[in-house]
Amino acid sequence: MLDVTNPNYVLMVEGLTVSFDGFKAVNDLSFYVEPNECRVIIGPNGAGKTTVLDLICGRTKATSGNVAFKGQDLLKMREDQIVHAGVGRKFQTPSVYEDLSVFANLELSFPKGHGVFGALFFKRDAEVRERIQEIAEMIFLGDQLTQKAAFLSHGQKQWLEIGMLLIQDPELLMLDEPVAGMSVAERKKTAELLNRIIADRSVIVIEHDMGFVADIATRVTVLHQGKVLSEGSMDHVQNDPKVVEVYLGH
Ligand SMILES: Nc1ncnc2c1ncn2[C@@H]1O[C@H](COP(=O)(O)OP(=O)(O)OP(=O)(O)O)[C@@H](O)[C@H]1O
Repeated sequence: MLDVTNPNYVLMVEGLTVSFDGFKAVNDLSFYVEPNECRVIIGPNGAGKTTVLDLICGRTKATSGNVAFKGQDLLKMREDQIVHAGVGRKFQTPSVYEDLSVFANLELSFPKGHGVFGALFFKRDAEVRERIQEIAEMIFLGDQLTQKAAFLSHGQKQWLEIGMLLIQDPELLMLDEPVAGMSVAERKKTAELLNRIIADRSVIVIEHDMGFVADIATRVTVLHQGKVLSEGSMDHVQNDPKVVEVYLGH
């Protein structure tokens, strides 16, 4: 039986399986994510990477298995409950409010109903503004708070969306190909951002750009046909003949 309260891990995935009309897109998958870890999931197209994130965030219902996050069984929870528990998920395409400013985008994402004393609006306003400024600086948009999101570059929109998740203070952040379509300079800055993010939380990233993976990964999990093909440091997986055969050699 899975010890869901094991403090060594933020997330424990065991025997996770999902079957679509008999086809097992994720097949008896197990992996464990530690606090302050950046786990990168790589693997060929169709390996099941996105499906794993869909299962963890409750978007897709698992056929069997266990997913424990901070003592809770995520497979028994709805998508909104999982977000509330502290799991943030970013999809591939940025979904910011184009007509709103950077500030307003971040403000809208600030969790509601945190304060017990609803009447203390002023105090809350100051707290929200401070947090927005802090996050904006972290995502390299500190001097663009009044800028309309529509005028940001693609990379800046991706950072803004990461900021919109960070402001909710998730303990686990999941990102699906965050640097797709970014310039080399933006990729470097995103790596810097992720390295700062894991000071306070854990991250799972799906990525194809191996240069970027090398810059961010604490550990790499290689998926193939819904199963773990190899796992370990970047060096370990890069030199694993099985990985070279099915993925890196292509
Ligand atoms: N809802 C679904 N119904 C049926 N099949 C699905 C569903 N979602 C995913 N699949 C199948 O599961 C397999 C894994 O898909 P998934 O998108 O997770 O792979 P991936 O590793 O993220 O690939 P890519 O790198 O191309 O994004 C694919 O064969 C896909 O067609």
